[in-house]
Amino acid sequence: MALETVAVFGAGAWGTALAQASAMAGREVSLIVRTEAQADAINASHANEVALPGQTLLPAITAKTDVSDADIIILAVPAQATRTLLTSLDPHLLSEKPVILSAKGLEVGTLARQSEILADMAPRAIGHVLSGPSFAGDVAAGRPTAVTLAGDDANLTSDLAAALAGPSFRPYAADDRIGVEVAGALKNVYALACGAVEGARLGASARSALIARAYAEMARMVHALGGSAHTLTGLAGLGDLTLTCTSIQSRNYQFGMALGAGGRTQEILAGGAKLAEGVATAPVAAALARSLDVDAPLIDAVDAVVAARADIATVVAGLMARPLKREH
Ligand SMILES: NC(=O)C1=CN([C@@H]2O[C@H](COP(=O)(O)OP(=O)(O)OC[C@H]3O[C@@H](n4cnc5c(N)ncnc54)[C@H](O)[C@@H]3O)[C@@H](O)[C@H]2O)C=CC1
Ligand SMILES: O=C(CO)COP(=O)(O)O
Repeated sequence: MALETVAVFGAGAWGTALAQASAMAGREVSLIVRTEAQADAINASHANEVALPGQTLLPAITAKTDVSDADIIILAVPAQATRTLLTSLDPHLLSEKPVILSAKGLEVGTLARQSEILADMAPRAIGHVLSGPSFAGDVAAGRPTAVTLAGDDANLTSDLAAALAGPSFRPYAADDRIGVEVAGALKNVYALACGAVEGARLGASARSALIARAYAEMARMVHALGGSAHTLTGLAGLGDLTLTCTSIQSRNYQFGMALGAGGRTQEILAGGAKLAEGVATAPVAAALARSLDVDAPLIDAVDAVVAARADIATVVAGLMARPLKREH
């Protein structure tokens, strides 16, 4: 299968960074934007000043409002927008093509993972998921980054990883789409919690305890959903959980800090917060845990704080008062 041309849908920070990574790997890239004015601005300046200010884009990237064909399709809109985007695309564009899903979230209403949405909307597409510790700014600037790329066909997934690999971007091929997607979605929920710990000044010890217990909870969720807990030892699990749960660069962590400092979700959103996928995913993850009968006290705690049903002090006291148990 030819893997020369790439179309990236979603010209936010991540779509632009993945376009840049693809161009660094030697691919010809179409970055699909929503308006001609956006396309003109990006093509004239070789930059996407709205999404990734100050970052020069490689000449192999052309911004367009549409594309009729590409060997590799990358979807990089927010998780809640993936279904709407797929509704607007010509099914022929995706048919028998590798489609890489890069959003990290679970769909409100359906509880669906991104690849379940794709299977629903474009059953003939060959779904892959990409996740791991990778801030858009780092990837676009060519700082060393490694991610997991998971798909069902081992040969195709390896070929895709090779087609996207460059001197500073290293995709590791894998086969556990469920584990990779669940880890990517849940780490945003835990990043809200870790940011809240920081915002509420609960200390570095509390944050590390939270990361370790989040890892255990995530393993229960992945197992219950049919993924492999082993995936969590890799980039999409441990890698992204530690990055997002310890870095103020993370938008989820920043949102959590605002919650920890006493802010309420609606006020923080009204104040112009950047996209924090964990806010939409927290109630979905809580509902999923309940439906699977998985014990998920941390997800429940984040859900309660995000929905303003409880404040930080109350949920922390509740977590600390849970019956003592053996660690494993
Ligand atoms: N920014 C980052 O460092 C990383 C982000 N991600 C994930 O990538 C996804 C997107 O995040 P960002 O690009 O950072 O967000 P962003 O807020 O920078 O950009 C989102 C973009 O999607 C566009 N969009 C929304 N709905 C659309 C639709 N229906 N059709 C076409 N375009 C649409 C918006 O106009 C905007 O340009 C999220 O799920 C995020 O978790 C994953 C790894 C790293
Ligand atoms: O997923 C990311 C890094 O791997 C980006 O995290 P934020 O969306 O929290 O900024």
